[in-house]
Amino acid sequence: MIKQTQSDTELEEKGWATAKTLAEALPYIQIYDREIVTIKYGGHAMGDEAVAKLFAGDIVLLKLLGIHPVVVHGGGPQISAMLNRAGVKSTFVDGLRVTDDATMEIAEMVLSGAVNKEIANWITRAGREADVRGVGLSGKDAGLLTVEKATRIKKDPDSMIEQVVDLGYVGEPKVVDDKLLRTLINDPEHDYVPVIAPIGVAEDGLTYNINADTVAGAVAGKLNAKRMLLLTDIAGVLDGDKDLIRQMTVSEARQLIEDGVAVGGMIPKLETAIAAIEAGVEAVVILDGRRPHAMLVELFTEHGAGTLITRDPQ
Ligand SMILES: Nc1ncnc2c1ncn2[C@@H]1O[C@H](COP(=O)(O)OP(=O)(O)O)[C@@H](O)[C@H]1O
Ligand SMILES: CC(=O)N[C@@H](CCC(=O)OP(=O)(O)O)C(=O)O
Repeated sequence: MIKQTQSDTELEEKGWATAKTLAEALPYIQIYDREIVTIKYGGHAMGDEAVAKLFAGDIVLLKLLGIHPVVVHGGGPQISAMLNRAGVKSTFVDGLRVTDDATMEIAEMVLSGAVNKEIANWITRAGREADVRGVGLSGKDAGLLTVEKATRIKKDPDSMIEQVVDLGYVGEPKVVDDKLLRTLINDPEHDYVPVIAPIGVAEDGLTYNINADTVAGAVAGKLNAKRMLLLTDIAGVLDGDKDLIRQMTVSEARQLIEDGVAVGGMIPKLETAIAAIEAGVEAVVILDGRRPHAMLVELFTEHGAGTLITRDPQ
């Protein structure tokens, strides 16, 4: 005979609370059943290895709950650290890294090599009991991402004359070939999770560096994802008073860029959110990926997390 102790009672209480949480998630699990959710995992969000492993566990959970997660990752801080070590200087224009030959070589090494394979491996390890497997890809695999050279126009603050800024090997996705992604997602026998590095190829065969937010938006749009989650290092989008915006429309997002409230890395995030929604994605959420289980809070609870961006009311 084994008698109930105080610690048994506490564990039992915890079990009841867990069961309640699971039951409350049921309506949300049904909403996302067999839907594609694109997750952009930013370089800042993946900084802490323990949290990164929790992220991999959450991706496995999504897959086992019947959702199809597609991960697009960044690695900006990791590229900067490697460039620093190599003594290569880096500059940014509107959140985009100006990319010359040396920068391109290091960016591809870091993104398609170290970061991509690490995330795929974490997912595979987190899912090994259920045979969920992360598959690391870059835009170079199976013609996934064809790009065109990106340019930016800047106004000279003194003369107010507009100038075209050459960003070097910075690309913008022109064609997303989703054949391989769909093959992986729909494989009837295996639970594959595509993990995509933001590297693409232009028509002339040259390699280009792409902002990871932009890739996530293009992939989410092509796959008609139900949601795109942009995991970053801030609670969400902040307004002019530095208060968190809980929800906004595409027009309001555009206004934040115009007003200069969204600057730096937030610009490609909002631009990609707008483009993805216009391409058919139902909603985009910008949230803090450093917080453990941020994706689960967003997808499976009533309040959600971060900033939700939706289309303008008709
Ligand atoms: N209005 C804004 N609200 C929130 N963050 C903003 C805003 N404008 C600029 N940012 C900056 O954008 C950053 C997120 O972009 P970035 O550093 O490129 O993230 P990631 O590496 O995750 O892609 C935030 O840490 C913040 O410094
Ligand atoms: C053109 C461009 O800016 N490319 C990015 C690609 C990585 C990225 O976007 O990483 P985060 O999402 O972590 O910022 C870069 O070189 O930093």
